Order: sequence, then C-alpha cells, then structure tokens
Amino acid sequence: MRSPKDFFKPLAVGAPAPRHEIPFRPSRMIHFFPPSNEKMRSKVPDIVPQVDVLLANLEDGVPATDKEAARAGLVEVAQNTDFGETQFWTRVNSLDSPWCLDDLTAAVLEAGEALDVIMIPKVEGPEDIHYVDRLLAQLEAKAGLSEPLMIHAILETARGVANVEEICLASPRMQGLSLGPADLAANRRMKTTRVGGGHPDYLVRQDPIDGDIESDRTIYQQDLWHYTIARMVDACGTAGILPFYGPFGDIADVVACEDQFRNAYLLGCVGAWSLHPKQIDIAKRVFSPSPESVAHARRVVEAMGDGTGAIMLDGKMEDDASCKQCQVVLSLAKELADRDPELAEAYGF
Ligand SMILES: CC(=O)SCCNC(=O)CCNC(=O)[C@H](O)C(C)(C)COP(=O)(O)OP(=O)(O)OC[C@H]1O[C@@H](n2cnc3c(N)ncnc32)[C@H](O)[C@@H]1OP(=O)(O)O
Ligand SMILES: CC(=O)C(=O)O
Ligand SMILES: [Mg+2]
Repeated sequence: MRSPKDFFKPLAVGAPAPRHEIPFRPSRMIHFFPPSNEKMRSKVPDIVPQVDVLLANLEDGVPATDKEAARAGLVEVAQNTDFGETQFWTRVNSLDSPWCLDDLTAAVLEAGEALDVIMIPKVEGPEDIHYVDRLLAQLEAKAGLSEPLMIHAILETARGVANVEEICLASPRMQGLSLGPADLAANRRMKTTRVGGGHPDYLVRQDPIDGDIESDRTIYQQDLWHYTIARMVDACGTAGILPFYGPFGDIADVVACEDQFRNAYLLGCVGAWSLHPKQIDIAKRVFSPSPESVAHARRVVEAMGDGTGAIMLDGKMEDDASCKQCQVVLSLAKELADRDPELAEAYGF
C-alpha cells in the first residue's frame, strides 16, 4: 500500500497531479452509444445537448469484429465534437481482453483532451485500479495532458463486490462506480436471464389466510439489487466518490425502468445508464429532485434556522438530521439549476 503522503503524487514524471475532489457536474444519465456504428456516430451532435454524459462504448455490446472500428469511432467523435457542458466518457474493454491496452493507449493519446472519465469494466480488486492508474499516468505524460483522467469502475463480479471498499479507495482518480447487473448476475450464477430490474419469481408471499395455504395470498416482488446498490453507495460515500445504477435492458418497459432508477436515486445514486434515447428523459426526471421535494426541503431548512434543535412542521418532528437530508436535496437542486434554466424556474431559484 502507498504511504498516505504519496497518495496525491503523480505516478509518472510529467503526468498531471491527481485531483483532491471529484468535481460536481450533472451526471444524471450516462448515455451509451457504439462508436463503431456510423449511423449512431452521426447522431452525436444531436444527442450531446440532451445528455449529462455521453459514453463511447468499446466493450460488451460491440461485436469482436468491430472493436478496432469502435476505437477509431471514439477518436473521431473526440476530435470532432463540441461537447459544451456535456461530459465525454469511454468504456474500454476488460483488462484481460486482447483490446484493452490499445483502447487505453488510443483513448489517452488520441482522445485524452476531450475525455473526462474512463470506465473500466469487471474490476475485481484494487490491483486492477493500480494497474490502470500507473498506465494512465504514463500515457498522460506522453500526451502532455494537463488534467488527470478519472476512473469509473463497474461492479460486476462477486469478487469486485467483496472488494468494493478497497476499489473505491485505490486511487485519487476514482470518480465513481456503476452497478453491472448483467455480468454480476452471470458471475454470481444467478438465474435471471435479463439486464437489470426485478424478477417476478423473487418474492415473498403473504401468510396463509385463516391457515389455508391455498388461499389467495398477495405476493410482493422483491428487489434483487438492493443489497449490492446499498453496499456500493456506502463504499462510494466512504471514499467521496459517486455511485450510479447501471443499465435497464427492457427498453420498452419505461415504467419499470423509471421505478428501478428511482429506487437507486432514493438510495443515494447520482445517475443511471441510458442505452436508448427513450431512457434519457427518464433519468433526467428521476435524478433531478422534484419541485415538491425541493419546496419541502427549503421550508424545513428555513424553519430550522441554524440547523440544530427539534421543531414541529405539519405534524412532523424535524431536527438536525432531517435538516441535513433536506440540505442534500437543496444543494443537488441548486447545482442542477445552475446549469439548467428550466429546473431553476421549476425550483424557484
Ligand atoms: C450490459 C451492458 O453492458 S449494457 C451496455 C452495452 N449495450 C449498449 O451500449 C447498447 C446501446 N444501445 C443500442 O445499441 C441500441 O439502442 C439497441 C441496439 C439496443 C437498439 O437499437 P435500435 O434497434 O436501432 O432501436 P430503435 O429502432 O428503437 O431506435 C430508434 C432510434 O434511436 C436510435 N438509437 C437507438 N439507440 C441509440 C443510442 N444508444 N444512442 C443514440 N441513438 C440511438 C436508433 O439509431 C434509431 O434512430 P432512427 O430513428 O434515426 O432510425
Ligand atoms: C453494466 C454491465 O456491464 C453489466 O450489467 O454487465
Ligand atoms: Mg458488463
């Protein structure tokens, strides 16, 4: 383990100094597109203003035969797009794949000026982050970058979940984590056969009515991902980095997608992935506090004065702790409103 004194030193001569804080930028949706697909690439200028994060995906979802084309597409988009306030990320192939080294090299040397974050899939432990950390420093020095690239890891193996705290604390480059429900399900040998969301057979059933097990008992579908998301949120909070829900594969089921995203929002996630244009507005809506919750938070904070003590408001006890929750909602609302005039108006800022 590195000495805490060395933690913020660059890992290569000439590399930029690591950041001490993750800069706040709206990140309500990470919008995936396959940069090997010319039609999708041509849509980039239209999509950029609609999303908080645009991600050029090189990994799963891109056929093996298109890996080089995807890498070239990433570079083309990086070099020819005006991203404005929108972040630009890429997901490289996994560290054990034949493509990862070339992906990272091209990403930093040819797209590094435009990129904010590099997403690393199938991270198993801090050793994976240490490898990427040093390699990025060497490449940044070679490219002459003035800002360090950040790392976002996907939590999608059982070992990764077991090591989640160490992964989050492995480098000052760590920006956040996403839940990878599809690979995680496969790695854990779950029997779900879908990309995220619930499963009708994962349930609890009401007790027998009048002792009759054949009676018409209500069933309650349970959340397969609660444990992992909650653990990921705590690990990210400990390290001062950002948790995200990942993909929701049932594109047609916009209702269940919204439910899944909202559960993640309420548990502490800052955003989710959008795989299809239909999911962009869902994420924007869910991960922006509602005007009602902002109005309520403002009332509580104003009524609480210096934020200490206990008061009654509308029949409910409010105190230091509920005030802090309201401050979380208010500060997110303010940060989003600073960048979105429609939200600013809806919130009355
Ligand atoms: C488990 C994981 O790792 S998840 C991450 C990996 N998977 C991905 O990244 C998938 C990303 N999404 C996609 O590739 C596509 O959305 C698909 C393949 C799922 C569906 O694509 P299509 O069959 O074209 O969907 P559909 O016909 O509904 O698309 C409607 C329009 O939206 C466009 N579109 C679809 N997805 C996207 C996208 N992600 N970004 C931009 N535009 C898109 C289509 O090109 C189409 O445009 P058109 O009306 O001009 O023809
Ligand atoms: C997100 C992702 O990569 C997965 O679910 O496998
Ligand atoms: Mg995956």
